[in-house]
Amino acid sequence: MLDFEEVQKHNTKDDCWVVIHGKAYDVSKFIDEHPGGSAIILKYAGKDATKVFDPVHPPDTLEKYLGKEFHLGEVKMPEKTPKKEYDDDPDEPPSQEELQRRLNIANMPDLAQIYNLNDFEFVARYTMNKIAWAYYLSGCDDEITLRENHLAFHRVFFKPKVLVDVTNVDLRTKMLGTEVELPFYITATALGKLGHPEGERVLARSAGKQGVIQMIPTLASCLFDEIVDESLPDQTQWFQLYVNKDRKVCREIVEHAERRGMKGLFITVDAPQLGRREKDMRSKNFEDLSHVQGDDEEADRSQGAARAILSFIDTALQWSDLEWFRSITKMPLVLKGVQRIDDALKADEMGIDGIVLSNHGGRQLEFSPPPLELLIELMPILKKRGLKMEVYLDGGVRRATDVLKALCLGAKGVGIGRPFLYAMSTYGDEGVYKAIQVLRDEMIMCMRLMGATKISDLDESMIDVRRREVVEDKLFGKVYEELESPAFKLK
Ligand SMILES: Cc1cc2c(cc1C)[n+](S(=O)(=O)[O-])c1c(=O)[nH]c(=O)nc-1n2C[C@H](O)[C@H](O)[C@H](O)COP(=O)(O)O
Repeated sequence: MLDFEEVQKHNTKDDCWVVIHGKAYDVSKFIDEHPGGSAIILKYAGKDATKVFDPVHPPDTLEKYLGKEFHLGEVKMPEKTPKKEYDDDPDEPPSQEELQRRLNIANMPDLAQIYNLNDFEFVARYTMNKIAWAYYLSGCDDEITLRENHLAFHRVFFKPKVLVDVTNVDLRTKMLGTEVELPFYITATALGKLGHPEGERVLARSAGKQGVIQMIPTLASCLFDEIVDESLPDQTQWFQLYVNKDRKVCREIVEHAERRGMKGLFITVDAPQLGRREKDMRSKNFEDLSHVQGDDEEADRSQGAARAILSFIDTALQWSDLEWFRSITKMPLVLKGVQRIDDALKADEMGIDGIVLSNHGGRQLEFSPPPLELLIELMPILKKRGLKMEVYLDGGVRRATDVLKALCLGAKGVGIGRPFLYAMSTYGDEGVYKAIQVLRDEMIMCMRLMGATKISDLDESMIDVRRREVVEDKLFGKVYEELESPAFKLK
């Protein structure tokens, strides 16, 4: 067993050891290839790097990517001082802003004071660590699409029926052939451990308890199997795939997902390269983790956590590849990130099982169309042609009314991202459970007030899609984080 004092001696670029989970690793030869850049490793040379390693790397990363000869074995770590709430680095005392954040956490409202999904965002803004908040919230460029995703729902109104017996409301529906309790799902969002030490396992547990589908991301912080093992035996989960340039790796991932019981393969098609998420880029600590795709040395390396993890993505993915996916799996195939009518029609013609109208939550191409507006235009065309596939939507869904508008327009279900991340990051399992509960309760109330008792009652006769002047959205505006240069200042 190695002494920690021995590890501390190896703290230079040419002779660099780090400790992860009580084991030492010689990363001297790996340091220049690290997708997240060398600076972050150097910062922890000769030290215990577990706390920065965990949120951004699946647990098997070192097994997979660092040769056995560099695994140096167990380290006898110095006696841990009793676990303080915050294990501050003695050389780096917490900033005023961090102290304020800790005070906010101590004074957090309890869950009984959380009335809607936006409340989770409000609490998250003042209690999450800046890096996680920046990564989760970040839209691309000026975040026009991020805002328009949500505001698009404000331009659609209902035509509620009255004098309907609405005593019993049934929210159950089918998605990709599976019976579900609720017509919304927890969509794929990477790096769950940035917000909560158990990351995507929190989402799996809460989704299972409420019969909600979880879409497991390729870039989860937790191991795929850890997340699946956390779910209930009969729980429905889908898998989101970032297609790897290496088709052999891709095939192994897809076949393993199928073996573990995934009921849908969602191929993300809107991210051949990552959008420019400036909040994420500004979050200092990941500046050193930045690595732009490809090896363009001249490129701007301050690309935040996002770029640090996506250099494997296949930028050459195209329609002709879909046959190959059809040949390697029986799972329903869904294209996640369709943003044009003709692409949607092409997917339907090719017999793809479904599409998600999505712009990645406004994190990719600025001025991509709000998915709800696409849905309004697309569904009449698809219905006229004899719709075969299922159409989903995600982006900006924050209220039951948003869910119900999408369903009236013909969506099979909607994906929700950030609200569940904020609920997880602030209140853990109970938070996600409450977020689902809040949305469920809102849906029952809204269905009653619309004169609908089951999902199949929801059709285009119940909504008015004429464009309207959008009133200023006070609540959304209040929680919405204004971009301030260069550092965040909590108001
Ligand atoms: C908020 C968020 C979204 C991400 C996401 C991470 C975060 C923090 N990540 S990302 O790191 O690559 O950008 C993924 C991802 O892993 N794969 C994916 O298909 N979509 C990803 N998305 C997009 C997500 O699946 C939904 O399209 C989006 O979250 C829906 O918008 P709302 O957040 O407004 O509900």
